[in-house]
Amino acid sequence: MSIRLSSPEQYDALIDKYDTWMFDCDGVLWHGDRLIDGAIDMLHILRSRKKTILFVTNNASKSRKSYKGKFDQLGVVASVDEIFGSAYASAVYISSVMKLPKDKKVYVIGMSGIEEELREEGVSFIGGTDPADCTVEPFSLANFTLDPTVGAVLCGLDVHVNYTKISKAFQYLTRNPGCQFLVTNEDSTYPSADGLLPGAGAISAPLRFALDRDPISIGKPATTMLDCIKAKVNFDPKRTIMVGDRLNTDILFGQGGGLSTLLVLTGITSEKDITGPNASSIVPDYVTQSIGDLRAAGSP
Ligand SMILES: O=C(O)[C@H](O)[C@H](O)COP(=O)(O)O
Ligand SMILES: [Mg+2]
Repeated sequence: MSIRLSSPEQYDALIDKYDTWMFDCDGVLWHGDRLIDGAIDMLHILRSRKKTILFVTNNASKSRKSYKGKFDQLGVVASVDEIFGSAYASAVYISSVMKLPKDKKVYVIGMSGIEEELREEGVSFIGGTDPADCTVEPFSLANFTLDPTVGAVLCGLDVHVNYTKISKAFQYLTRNPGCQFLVTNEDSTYPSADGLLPGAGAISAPLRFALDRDPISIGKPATTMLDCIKAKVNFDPKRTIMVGDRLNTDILFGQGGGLSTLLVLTGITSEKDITGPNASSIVPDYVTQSIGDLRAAGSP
């Protein structure tokens, strides 16, 4: 049973109980470029109480550096070292875990965030935002030249996805021996500023269906993301809380890492998902309407 937070005393005790606060972004801090009410004040309170703050997002459209730009634009205090995105975790996974040989490339279905993080990790890639792939022209297999050095396909949120990208990825995954199928994350939907949109999971779904093959998923709830954080930040899981809006990514991620979990209802999950006959079997430790509620705790 989740604890429903409501009183200033409860928020104050919660803040005292945890030294490290991991925040999901979409649906928790913001919707698109619109900040959720109270986000800045709440983060200020946590910083004034000497808490470690980390931002852990499955949204692969941006790199850590471009996320820093978004935080600055929105007036949110954050440093690049506090930001962990699925694009970053995917690039680290390919370079340090999969150890893709230097003479190999990645075929990307995704946006600049993935490209920037792959470059940072010294991983070569094709596809992505390349205009030749972002085409409306029909795909012609007859005119397609297979690049034998493609050793992995990485698929993330891509607002310019098309039949050409899916077809090229399909060629690499069916014709290049040992070509790995990776996705940054599997979120079915994305809470934009103007409402719900298909998520990264919906972008890789056609490829999964065509291949009848499941990819390796890097983002939450996979532990790969937590391993990335552990490689950079010291924290005690018992004194760490994951704050999220989605049960099957954020809350499962926290539970899988032995962290405590706080669900907010400003994003993907709503009251009907956690109460009543169809309540999810994923039960967070705490629930509150919005992160803005934590302002009731006040500064020291
Ligand atoms: O489709 C996606 O990639 C996700 O919906 C989205 O980006 C989730 O981001 P998060 O809530 O983890 O910040
Ligand atoms: Mg979210």
